Amino acid sequence: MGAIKEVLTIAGSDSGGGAGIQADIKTFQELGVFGTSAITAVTAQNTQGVSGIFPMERGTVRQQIDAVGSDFEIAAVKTGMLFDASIIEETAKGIRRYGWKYVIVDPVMIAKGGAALLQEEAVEAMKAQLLPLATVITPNIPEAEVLSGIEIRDPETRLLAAKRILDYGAESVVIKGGHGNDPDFTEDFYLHTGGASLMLRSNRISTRQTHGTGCTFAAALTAEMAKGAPMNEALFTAKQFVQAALGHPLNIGSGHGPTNHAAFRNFSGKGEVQLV
Ligand SMILES: Nc1ncnc2c1ncn2[C@@H]1O[C@H](COP(=O)(O)OP(=O)(O)OP(=O)(O)O)[C@@H](O)[C@H]1O
Ligand SMILES: Cc1ncc(CO)c(N)n1
Repeated sequence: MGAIKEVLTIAGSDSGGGAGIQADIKTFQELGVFGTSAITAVTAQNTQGVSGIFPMERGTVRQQIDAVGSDFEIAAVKTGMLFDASIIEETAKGIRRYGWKYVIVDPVMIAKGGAALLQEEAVEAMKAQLLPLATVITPNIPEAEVLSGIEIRDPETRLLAAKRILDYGAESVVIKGGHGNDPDFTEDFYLHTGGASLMLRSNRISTRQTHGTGCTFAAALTAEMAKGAPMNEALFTAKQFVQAALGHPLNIGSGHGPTNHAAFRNFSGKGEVQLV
């Protein structure tokens, strides 16, 4: 067995443990990579919502990135909640400083209960400074609409939105389908600048315990890319990881509970996700 791959997440802390840094580290551990972190903001949060947001100073973010970057061989870096333009700038500078190969940008904007995890005026900074560095961006449907300025109603508008997002300079994008309107299926649509596309389709699992699915998906993708999986396989594993995590709920908390990050180890439902 080769040396364990080291990965970094630059994201917010979720005290409730289902999303953010906590989801990332749990997912990294499950998929056999070594997780490090740079915390951008502390949130007071549980399954019912966000009750407080405490952003870090930009220098605190920079120092964490430098502490990790100067000592670890980071095979892939993931970004999550970045909150404001100054943290986006530090994150982009850090990624450029260390020249990390795989950059997975989850453009987190709004929590399930409606709390803003990214300030509105920071969207332009994200487009200009971070998206050009991304190997893959993983917006959900509302985030893809904000980034592209296109309302996603059907496969045609989804394709247009994906193309528009790629115009900001990322290598590829996956528009996640959790917020889609099909009651039976979810579809995550992947598009590469070279024109190649993929669809990850699964049964829609009927559950309220969906807190942190987006972070978990992007973290699993990060882990698989760090291990050297080709993009289509990394996407497939990430989708299966989330399908398992949603399909084996833990029943924690009284609101939108966390997914089960440990379910994938025993997952045998390979046929539950189709790669089209
Ligand atoms: N009910 C569901 N059944 C099956 N898969 C789902 C369901 N909801 C979301 N997913 C999957 O979870 C992943 C995350 O998708 P989603 O669009 O919900 O992201 P998100 O809104 O960023 O998540 P969150 O804000 O909860 O972290 C995708 O792979 C999507 O297909
Ligand atoms: C800290 C944090 N990051 C991301 C999300 C999005 O799920 C969240 N709810 N909280």
